[in-house]
Amino acid sequence: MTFSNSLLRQLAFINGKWQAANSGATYAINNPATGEHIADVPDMGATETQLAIEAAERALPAWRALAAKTRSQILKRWFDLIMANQEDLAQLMTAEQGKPLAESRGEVAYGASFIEWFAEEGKRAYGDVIPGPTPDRRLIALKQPIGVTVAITPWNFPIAMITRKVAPALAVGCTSVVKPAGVTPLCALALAELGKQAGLPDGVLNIITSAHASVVGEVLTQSPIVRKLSFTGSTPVGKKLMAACADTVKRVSLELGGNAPFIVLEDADLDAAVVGALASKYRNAGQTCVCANRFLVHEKIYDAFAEKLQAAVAKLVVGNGADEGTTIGPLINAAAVDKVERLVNESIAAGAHVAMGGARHALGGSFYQPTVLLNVSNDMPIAQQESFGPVAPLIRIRDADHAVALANDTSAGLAAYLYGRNLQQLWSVAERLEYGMVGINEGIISNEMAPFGGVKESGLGREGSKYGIDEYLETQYLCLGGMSDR
Ligand SMILES: NC(=O)C1=CN([C@@H]2O[C@H](COP(=O)(O)OP(=O)(O)OC[C@H]3O[C@@H](n4cnc5c(N)ncnc54)[C@H](OP(=O)(O)O)[C@@H]3O)[C@@H](O)[C@H]2O)C=CC1
Ligand SMILES: O=C(O)CCCC(=O)O
Repeated sequence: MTFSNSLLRQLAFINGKWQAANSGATYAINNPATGEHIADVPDMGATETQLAIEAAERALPAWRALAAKTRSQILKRWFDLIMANQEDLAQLMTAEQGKPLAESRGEVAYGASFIEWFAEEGKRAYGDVIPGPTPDRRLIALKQPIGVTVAITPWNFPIAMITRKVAPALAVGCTSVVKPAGVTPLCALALAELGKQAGLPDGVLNIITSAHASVVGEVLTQSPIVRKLSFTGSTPVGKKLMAACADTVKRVSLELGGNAPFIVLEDADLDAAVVGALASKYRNAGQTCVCANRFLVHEKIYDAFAEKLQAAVAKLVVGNGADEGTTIGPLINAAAVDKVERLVNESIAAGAHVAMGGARHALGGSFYQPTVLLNVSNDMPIAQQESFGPVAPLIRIRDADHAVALANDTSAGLAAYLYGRNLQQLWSVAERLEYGMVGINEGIISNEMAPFGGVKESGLGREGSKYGIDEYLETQYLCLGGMSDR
């Protein structure tokens, strides 16, 4: 193993201590660009998961009793340490996940921003004093931390998906157990190291590493100690976890799959739309749940948009994310390439035309060519399923109503994008889109200030923003009587 990094940790983190699996078992973490073996981490199971939950439970009373400002100061130190280590974290992320270094640096800052944001918001978990029904009573709505929380996170954003869940939890006085994706635990462990340096007390943040997600997941979802689960990942797994949480009636937040339409209306600024399309579609090689999944382009500007998009896509550089100049890294693994290949081939068989790419990349491994498909219809597999790959399928639309009908013809409802110039039309189309988030003349919509989340089968709850903190708070009602002698 030749990989080295100041933040490389190869043990899990429970109750403030670095821990091996009870059995001593480990599993390998490999670089998806090179196949290089970069680390081994503990393959933990039910017993260690239970220990992590109990550590979070023990840490809860003291942590929630701290002044919000004290928790905020610790979180601010954590934020500062993450930013001070931005480069090492980015190197670690590119090594385990594959995204280009520039994107990894961006994700470190994006991930850290949730800690900074919620360090502030945690101080503002205001309740209410409510006018009572009679003069002798005072009605008070208190905001209380929900308790022990769990975050199950995906591999596509190894830092930001953790901080977006953990930061609001910790800020309001909850404690947390995190199960990062099996293939990207190293960033999670690095975050824990920096959290420890920042002064997070033992047990407030725990990281379980495991190659047996369903075993860990069962303990996390069945535990009566855990009061809240927040999950980002695939829709089928999200549904399973939601069902599993029913037994103990946990609060659940879900960020699941999308099928984002990218609508280009007749009057759109095509150059701006191409810039937005590139950012939205090809970020992280197409592996985000908010990536444009299908382009709904007005028939009058379809050819012009397609031409401009192809010219821009031709400039993308596929390669190892660690190499200078790479703009598209590998997909996460062989199964991801198989899925993209299948969706593209089935769509070609159904009549789609390959304008660019359309196949695996000559680099081999899990690299796939940036692809543009023309003459696509909304019923083709590439438009019906989330591709999670660098493929832009272009569908012709007749008008805005047609675009809305096609856009809403899916069980998903996470992000949508809309390009045009007529503000009244943009507003009216946006309101008719059954999506939790709509980018209007904008291809990148995520930031810590905005409420991120979906409708329909794309999920429940919102992350980031002033709304994200509510997911970790219970409203407790106090009714104070006996006030009549005033
Ligand atoms: N909405 C989004 O942001 C994401 C969507 N996806 C979609 O899902 C597809 C498959 O990706 P994949 O990584 O398999 O997504 P999963 O939903 O399987 O993984 C997300 C997280 O859930 C964990 N997990 C999986 N099964 C269970 C279980 N039974 N109990 C508890 N935790 C579990 C995973 O662990 P482990 O990694 O160890 O299996 C990981 O930490 C992608 O191609 C994409 O379409 C994927 C990632 C993110
Ligand atoms: O793909 C995801 O899992 C959501 C993260 C994307 C973002 O925050 O923009």
